Amino acid sequence: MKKFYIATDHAGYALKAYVKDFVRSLGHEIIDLGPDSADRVDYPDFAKKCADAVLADKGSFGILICGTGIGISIAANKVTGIRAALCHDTYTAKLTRQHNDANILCFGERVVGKGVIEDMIETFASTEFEGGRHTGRVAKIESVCAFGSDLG
Ligand SMILES: O=C(CO)[C@H](O)[C@H](O)COP(=O)(O)O
Repeated sequence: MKKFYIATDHAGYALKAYVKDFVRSLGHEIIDLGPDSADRVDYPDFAKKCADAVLADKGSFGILICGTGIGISIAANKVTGIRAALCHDTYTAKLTRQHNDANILCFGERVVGKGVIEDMIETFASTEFEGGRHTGRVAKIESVCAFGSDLG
C-alpha cells in the first residue's frame, strides 16, 4: 500500500473526487489537501501544499491536477527534493518512476481522459525506481539549482 497526497486548482477540482476513489480502490491511502470547492484559486499554492506534505512523509507520493498539468508541475518542481512529472500516458508514468524516481504525478484535467488517468496512476504506484545509472543523475537534479544560482 502506498500513501498519496492530492491537490488541485479549480481547473483540476472536478476530477479530484474521482481520482481519490480510484486510488482507494487500488488499496492505497490518499489525503486531500484541497481545495474544497471549485472556486478559482492559484495553482502554486496547492502545488506547495502537496510538495511539502510529500517531503515530510518519506516514501509517500503526490498527485497534482490543474487545467494542463503544466503550471502545477512547474511550481512543485521549485521545491527541493520534489520531482514532479507531467505525464500524458502510461509510458511516461512508468519511465518517470524507473528513471527519475518521480514523487509527484501531475496531469491536466483539460488534457487527459479518465481511462488514461487510471492507467497512469496504477503504473506510477506500482513501478519502482531502477537505481543504477539513474541514481547519480537524480542526485544531480538538486545541484542544477546550485549551478543556476551561480549564473545570477
Ligand atoms: O493549467 C493551468 C496552469 O498550467 C491552470 O489550471 C489554468 O491556467 C487555469 O486557467 P483559468 O484561470 O483560465 O481557469
